[in-house]
Order: sequence, then C-alpha cells, then structure tokens
Amino acid sequence: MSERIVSWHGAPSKPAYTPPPGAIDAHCHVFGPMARFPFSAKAKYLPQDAGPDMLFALRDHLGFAKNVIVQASCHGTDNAATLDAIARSNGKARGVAVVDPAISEEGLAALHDGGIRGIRFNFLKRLVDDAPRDKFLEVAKRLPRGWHVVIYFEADILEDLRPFMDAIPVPLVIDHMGRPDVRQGPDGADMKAFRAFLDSRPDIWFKATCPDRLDAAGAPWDAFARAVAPLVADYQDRVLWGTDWPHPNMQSAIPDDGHLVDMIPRIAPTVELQRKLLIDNPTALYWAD
Ligand SMILES: O=C(O)/C=C(\CC(=O)C(=O)O)C(=O)O
Repeated sequence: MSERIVSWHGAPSKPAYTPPPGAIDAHCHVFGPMARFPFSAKAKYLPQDAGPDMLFALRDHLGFAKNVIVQASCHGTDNAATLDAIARSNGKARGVAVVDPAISEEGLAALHDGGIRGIRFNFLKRLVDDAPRDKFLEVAKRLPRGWHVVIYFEADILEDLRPFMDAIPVPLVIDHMGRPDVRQGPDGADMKAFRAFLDSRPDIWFKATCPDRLDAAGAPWDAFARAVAPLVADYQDRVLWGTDWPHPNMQSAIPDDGHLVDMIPRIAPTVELQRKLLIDNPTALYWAD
C-alpha cells in the first residue's frame, strides 16, 4: 500500500437545510497530518492529510457548532491526531478513541482529560486484523464514568455479536445502524433485527449516518431516507447524526457534504426531531459534564 487516497469532496456545496444553532456533527474523523501523526503500520488504507483546520472549516461551512471526532482505523490505537484536533477546537470537539485493551487506568484518565468520552470497537474485517471480544469486554468494564462504547459492525454479524454486546455494562452507540441493507425498506429483515436489538435495552444509541455507504443508488439516497426516517421517529431519544467526513475509503462515490446535510430534514422532518438528533442526544453523550 503506497498511494495516499483522497476520499472527500473538494468543494462541498452549501446545504439548503440550516442546522439549528449548536448542532453537532457526531461522526467525523481526522487524518494526520502524516508528518506529525504517522498512520498505523497496520492501516488498511493510506489517506491524504485531512487535519483539524479542514474539519473545522467544513463544520463552519455546513453550519455546525461542534464535532465528535472518532478515531479512524488508519491511526490504529495511537489517538494523538484525534487528541490534537480536540485540543485545537476551543472546546468545540470531543472524541471517541481506539485503545489497546491493556491500557492503564492512567491512560484512560489522560484520554478523558483530552476530551475523549468513549472507545470504539471495530468489527469490519476489511479495516482491522482482529477484534478480540474477551479483551474488549475487559476494558469496557473499567472505563471512566460517563463513557460509552461505539461499535462498528455489518448487519450479517449482529446476531453473532449479541452475547458480547449484551455483556457490555455501559451505553452502546452503533455506527451507521450496523450497516443495514436499506434497499429492503423500513420493514426489511435488517431493520427488523436492528429494532429488536434496540428494544433489548434502553441504552443503545445509533448513528443515522452514511447514506453514501448504505445506499448504492447514490444521491439523493431515496432508499436510505425511506428506510431510516421511521427508525429516527421511533427511537428519537437515542439517535445521532454525522457527516462521516473525510469519508474513509470512499473513492468512487465520494459524497458532497452539503447534500449529506440536506438528508437531515428527510430523516428528521420536524424541528423537535432535528433538535434531538443534532443537539440534545449528542450533548447527553459527549458534553454531559
Ligand atoms: O468512518 C467510518 O465510519 C467508516 C469506515 C472507516 C472506519 O470506520 C475506520 O477507518 O475506522 C469504513 O466503513 O471504511
């Protein structure tokens, strides 16, 4: 792997939809800059630099107030780039780390001081070499107060992951709804299984994100809007939204971030739903203190 890829739109449009004041982009990443924050030797993709200045310029362009920066797999368990971005945000960013499960209590406390409020377990084989459930569970049981676990998986392993996820004693946040096949519609097998999972405990949250990854038909992502809007309405106190910028790995169908923002009123059509999705819910998870 040698070629560094660009996975983001060079000139995203200004969205027609204006997010409410204080809106939070609760799923985005930073890449590098590589000269200061080299990528992991185990990285499955090698991106161009997409650092905090670019992220914060996009935040302002799209009309958001804050970011939740999620450590991407290309940086492995070295959270320095994510922490640096949070430190540069003037209090306008918090984050989710990826840790070596053997991390010390002091290491976790330092992440907390740096603005981290959760850790991420990634189960996508194309992104990580291994995902040791026993070790993940051990570290999930000794997280700082108020933290949660973010889990990224694909719909076909939801059932297999259930015993592991059921045993995690802190709130769960599921990336991209566990990647359902949105072409099945709102009552399809994947959405039904995901709803059953959400119904199994009250502290599972999810991100209604990534139409670009989940709806192969492309913008305006009608299948995504049709499948996801009922989920947002039915679980409106547990849903988050984010751009996913800089869209790791996306190379052929790179989304225009302005168009992604214009999906918000299609999945959350009322002012109240939008306030929960963009302000109340992410604030409860990331700015409770
Ligand atoms: O950014 C995302 O949410 C999705 C990713 C990348 C990722 O998670 C990572 O690199 O850690 C993907 O599907 O390739």
